[in-house]
Amino acid sequence: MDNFARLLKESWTLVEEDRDRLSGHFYARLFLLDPALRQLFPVQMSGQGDRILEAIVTATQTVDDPESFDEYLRALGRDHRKYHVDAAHYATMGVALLDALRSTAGDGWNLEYDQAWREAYQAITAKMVAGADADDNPPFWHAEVLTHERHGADTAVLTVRALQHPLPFRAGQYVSLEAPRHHPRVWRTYSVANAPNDDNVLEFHVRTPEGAGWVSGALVRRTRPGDLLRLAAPMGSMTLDTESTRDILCVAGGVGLAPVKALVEELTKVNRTRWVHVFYGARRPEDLYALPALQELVETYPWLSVTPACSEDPDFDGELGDISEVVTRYGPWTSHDCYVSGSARMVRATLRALAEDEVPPQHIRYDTFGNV
Ligand SMILES: NC(=O)C1=CN([C@@H]2O[C@H](COP(=O)(O)OP(=O)(O)OC[C@H]3O[C@@H](n4cnc5c(N)ncnc54)[C@H](O)[C@@H]3O)[C@@H](O)[C@H]2O)C=CC1
Repeated sequence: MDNFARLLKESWTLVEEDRDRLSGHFYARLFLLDPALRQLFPVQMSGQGDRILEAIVTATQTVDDPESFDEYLRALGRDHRKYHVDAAHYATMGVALLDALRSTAGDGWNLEYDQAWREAYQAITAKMVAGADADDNPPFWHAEVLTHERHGADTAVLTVRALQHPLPFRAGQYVSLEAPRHHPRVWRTYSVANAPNDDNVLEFHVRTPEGAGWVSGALVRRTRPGDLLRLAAPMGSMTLDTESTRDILCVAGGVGLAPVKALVEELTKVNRTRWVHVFYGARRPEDLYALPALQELVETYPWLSVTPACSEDPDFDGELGDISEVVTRYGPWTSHDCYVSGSARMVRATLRALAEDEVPPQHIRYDTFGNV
């Protein structure tokens, strides 16, 4: 690790335990510096605020690997066009961030740390601004809900049509989504569950237990055909490597199936030669909402196999256990391209299992919305 990355990581340990204070200070300072910025944020700040700070901090901690994060930051910049943020706003956020870091870290902070964060922040936002500037698409798309199907109490599959402009995305990517009628200015990310098509239709799979998740709750329980949503620029690297001839392993937990379904759909258009194995896990059999549709694909495409598993129903007529465990029973997966999608804990467990199989990390793709 070079000195720059070391300074960032070292200084982060001074504030890491004090995230709430850091976040409180950041937003207080930000809105004092530019009260107009307040209107870019949701009415209720709890939770939402931290997301932006989180994105900045994640990016800073990975600044020692600029190549791989170049596209991530550009996409983040494109995505942030939905907030109408411009270069001046980024500068103000930088001032607030440095102030918040200094006051939260206290005596341990020094000039070297200050300089490292300043440089990192500038490098990150320069890439985000470049990504936003190079984007000819609208800052967000209005989208009309076409269909809405409930699967049990907590899950919904919905399709929407992006209006006015095509929304270009790649199978396996995700977008952020706002339900303005229910929670204005609150955006959450969801993987697109279908491959790109000429109708400009996108499918989403959403699950949320009662009482949890503002946007997900609205999408599962209160959204109806005809409602308008907003979508922002596509992001994510869980896309097909079209140059690769390796067989493919997909591991999905719950609604983590969404990007995997999109990849399989894409493969139905182009694949002739690669075996594709999908492992699809849920807690209970009734949570395997997409299994019938997957089984239909298996009938049509001889290269596709699907193995369902349940972790909380010993009577399930199929594989039992966490999907990360089940997948190891069928390995080794050393020579496959691997795609992993699900909760952060499920992804982490699966990555460990694949590491034990000595799958080269560059052959594994995943996007998580929590810390892995
Ligand atoms: N691109 C992505 O990575 C996507 C991720 N998601 C995430 O996927 C998650 C899906 O949640 P639900 O549908 O509620 O499914 P869930 O959390 O009930 O997951 C069910 C499956 O995950 C496995 N699992 C759960 N905890 C595990 C652990 N600690 N170790 C190993 N395996 C574990 C279970 O064995 C089961 O196979 C959400 O957190 C959502 O944010 C959703 C869509 C796309």
